[in-house]
Amino acid sequence: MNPFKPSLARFSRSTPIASSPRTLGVATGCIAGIARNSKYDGIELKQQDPSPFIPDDFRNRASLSNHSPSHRQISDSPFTHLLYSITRSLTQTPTANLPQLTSILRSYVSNPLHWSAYAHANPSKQYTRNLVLEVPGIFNLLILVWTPGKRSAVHDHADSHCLMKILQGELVERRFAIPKFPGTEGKLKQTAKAEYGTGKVTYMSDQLGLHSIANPSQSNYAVSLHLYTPPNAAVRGCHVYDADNGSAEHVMQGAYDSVRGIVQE
Ligand SMILES: N[C@@H](CS(=O)O)C(=O)O
Ligand SMILES: [Fe+2]
Repeated sequence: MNPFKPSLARFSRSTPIASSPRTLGVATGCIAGIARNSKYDGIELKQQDPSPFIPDDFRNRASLSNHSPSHRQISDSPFTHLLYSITRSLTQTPTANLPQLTSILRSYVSNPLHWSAYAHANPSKQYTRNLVLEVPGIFNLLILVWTPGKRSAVHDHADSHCLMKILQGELVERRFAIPKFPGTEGKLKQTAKAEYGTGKVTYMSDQLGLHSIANPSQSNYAVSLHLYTPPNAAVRGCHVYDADNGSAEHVMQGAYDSVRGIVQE
C-alpha cells in the first residue's frame, strides 16, 4: 500500500543483489562514498575536485559503446547528460542552485528509451521508488513509477528540496498545511491542487507544506523523476500524515524497489 515503512522496520539502502527480470536495458551509474569539506546545507563536506563525481562506470559504458548499440544509446543519451548536469550542479556549489537545477530538468526532453531501464513497475504497490543515482550527503535521484489510480501518503520532505519532473503521463498534486499540533486540529487543510502533464517540473519543500501525489489515470502508469537534496529522508526518514485526523507518524523509507536498474528482492 504505502512505500513508506513504519520507523521500526529495518531501513535498507540495499545493494544490488538480484537480476532484473522486469526492467529492460542497462542502467547507468551510481556514485558512492564521495567526501568533501565544503559546507552544504549544514553538512560538513570535504573539498571537491570539479570532476570526480562522474562515476567510472559512465566512462566504462562509453568505452563499451563501440561494441553494443544498446550501451551506446544509454551512455550517449540525453538522460545521461541530465545525470551529469545534475551532479555537476550539486557538487560544485556549496548550496543547491535551484534555478539552475530547474532549468537543467526542464531542458531534458523525456523519452522512455532513455530511462526505461530504471522504471520498474509493481502493480501491487501504490508506486515504486527506483534509485537512479546518489551522492551520499548531497542528493539522490529517483524514478517513481505510479500504478494507475494510486497515490502517495501525505508526507513531508525531511527539510530537503524536492524537484520533480513528469517523465510520462500525468500526476495530480494535493498540498496541505502542516498542522502545528498534529492529531489535535482535525482534518488536514488542503491548500492547493494541481495537475502536471509530461515534461512539467515542480518544486516542493517543507516550507510549502505537505503533499500527496496521485496518478489520476485508471489505465496507464505514470513516471516521474525526483531529485532530493540533501537526501535527508533516505537517512532519517520523514513524516506521513493521516488526512482525516491530521496525526503524524515518523517513518523510514523502505528499501528501493530497484537500484541502478536492478530489482531488489
Ligand atoms: N516524496 C515521495 C514521492 S511524492 O509523493 O512526492 C517519495 O519520495 O516517495
Ligand atoms: Fe513528495
